[in-house]
Amino acid sequence: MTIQWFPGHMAKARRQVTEKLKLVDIIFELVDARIPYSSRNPMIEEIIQQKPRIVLLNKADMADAELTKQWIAYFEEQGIKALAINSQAGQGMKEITAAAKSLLEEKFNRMKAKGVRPRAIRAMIVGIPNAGKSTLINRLAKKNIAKTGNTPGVTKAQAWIKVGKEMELLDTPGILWPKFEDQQVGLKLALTGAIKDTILNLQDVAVYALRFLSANYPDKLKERYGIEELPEDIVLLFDEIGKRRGCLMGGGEVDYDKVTELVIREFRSEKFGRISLENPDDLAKAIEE
Ligand SMILES: Nc1nc2c(ncn2[C@@H]2O[C@H](COP(=O)(O)OP(=O)(O)OP(=O)(O)O)[C@@H](O)[C@H]2O)c(=O)[nH]1
Repeated sequence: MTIQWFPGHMAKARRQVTEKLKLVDIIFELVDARIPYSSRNPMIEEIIQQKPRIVLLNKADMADAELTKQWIAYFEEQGIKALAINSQAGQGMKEITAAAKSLLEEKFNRMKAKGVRPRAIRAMIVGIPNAGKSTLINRLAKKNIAKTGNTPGVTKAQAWIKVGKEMELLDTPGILWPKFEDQQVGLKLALTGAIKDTILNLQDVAVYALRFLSANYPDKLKERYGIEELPEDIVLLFDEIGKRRGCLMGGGEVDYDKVTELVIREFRSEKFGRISLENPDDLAKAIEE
């Protein structure tokens, strides 16, 4: 899905999430494990207020496992429960319900003490486009999509999906906008496929990818393109890759557009292996600056 985020659309998205907040006990904030900072909505705290929340680091299968651990520790230091999941393969699904139960235990015990009849936990998924919301909903739903009709107090019927006996999930996720005021964030969103390819200059995205890989995962880059010594000059690196991969124009010169397309496609299809573009230490440094 592609959304042009104009102020009116942001306000509408925010309103939709805010309205549904009243219906749920807990929020599952879905982020991309490769970019846990850049794939979060900039106003998430303000929007969900004090609602209990679990951060789900999705696409963990594509991310660097060591960095994902560091991100989980980072969130937990802030008192936010975080889990690494792979919605596509259905990994980490049981942990979601278990974590939600544990987070809401006190609330549900209080309700029980007041004589409120026990009920399933109600949850909603929120996240930026392409975070994997639909994939996660389908995974959790299995065959249990249950339309329960009207929920008292709301005019519009809300469909709930049963997740085992203990949880119900709103069938429509909250779609929130990403942070796009920052150029670096935009490049990371583009490289991971979260924003449409026409929004940014693709050559900038490929330059970003190659600089990042040279600095952080040089061996993977060398191995992929059979380059022994990575040139510091980015144009020379484009040239090397172009020659080795036959990304050439009629006259035999390197076709930079083809190299651009190749690098982005190979990054997105995990040809460099599991790569994370952010780590919590960089984030701390960026905030200090
Ligand atoms: N490798 C991997 N891919 C995933 C995972 N979860 C989702 N995807 C893929 O990511 C892409 C986006 O997933 P969606 O479920 O459509 O994302 P969404 O958040 O619903 O997207 P919008 O409808 O744009 O808001 C799809 O190609 C999914 O197959 C995951 O855990 N691992």
